[in-house]
Amino acid sequence: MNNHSIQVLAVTGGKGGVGKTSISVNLALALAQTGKRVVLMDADLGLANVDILLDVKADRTIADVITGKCSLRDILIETHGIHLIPASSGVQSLVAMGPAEHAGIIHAFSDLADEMDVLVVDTAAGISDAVVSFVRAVQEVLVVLCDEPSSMTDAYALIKLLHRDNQINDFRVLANMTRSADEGHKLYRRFSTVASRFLDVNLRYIGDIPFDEVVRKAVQRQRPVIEAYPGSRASQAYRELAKQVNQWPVRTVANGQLEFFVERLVHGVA
Ligand SMILES: Nc1ncnc2c1ncn2[C@@H]1O[C@H](COP(=O)(O)OP(=O)(O)OP(=O)(O)O)[C@@H](O)[C@H]1O
Repeated sequence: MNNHSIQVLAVTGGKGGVGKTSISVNLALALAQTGKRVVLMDADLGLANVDILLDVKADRTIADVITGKCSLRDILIETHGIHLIPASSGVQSLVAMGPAEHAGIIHAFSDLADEMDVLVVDTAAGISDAVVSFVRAVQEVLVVLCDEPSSMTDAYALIKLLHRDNQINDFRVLANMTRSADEGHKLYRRFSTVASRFLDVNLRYIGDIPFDEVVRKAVQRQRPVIEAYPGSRASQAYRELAKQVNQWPVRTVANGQLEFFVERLVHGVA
């Protein structure tokens, strides 16, 4: 078995509309451009689903894996240089599934381990069981903030719950839709001042994605920003983020909870 280590990260934020899907898609593509084999799991059923942003059609989804109709590999869609696991919707959605099904999905990923280097999980808005199940199972939690009071309060509530009930203490914070790098720093300072006063968590600021009209334009064209507007400020920021992700150490020991690719962590990775 090729027992290499795999980086697993979730893009989350509590509130809808802060840019989780845009960041997940463009980060996944930017990582692929650096030579990584990337799987993007769409666990978000918000307005702009990954399949809409990438203009792909999914016949089968995770719900079919759970009911045993097919394997995770069967539902993978190869698109734009990455592999996508499309979201299921309606009564079959991840939100409607319980923790046992979520655990089944997390275990199912082990079959794909030899073919991937990075797993990016785009989580849904809110604090559902599905968000908690998946965020608990990743190595790196990216919390997306934007300069709106409800983004700050929802991100705080999410971190509080993950910390208090799920013993997750480390979070990386990304500011989205900033008007300047300075605005991103200030936003983070405001957030971390409150969070560190009340919660014993480690927050790390990883930078900002500027507000850029091309992000919306790309959605309309159903093309990823990084492909349609590679020279834009937003694309540069997504690529910078990918560079950072590539430098983060990948944990090689299990943390005792249910995790993606836990077998490799228990048995040791190269
Ligand atoms: N950096 C940016 N500059 C300009 N617009 C942006 C930026 N990031 C995201 N947007 C826009 O904000 C809107 C929300 O983005 P997106 O759908 O990625 O958020 P989300 O957090 O995934 O939302 P939901 O959870 O509801 O799916 C979209 O119209 C998107 O085009």
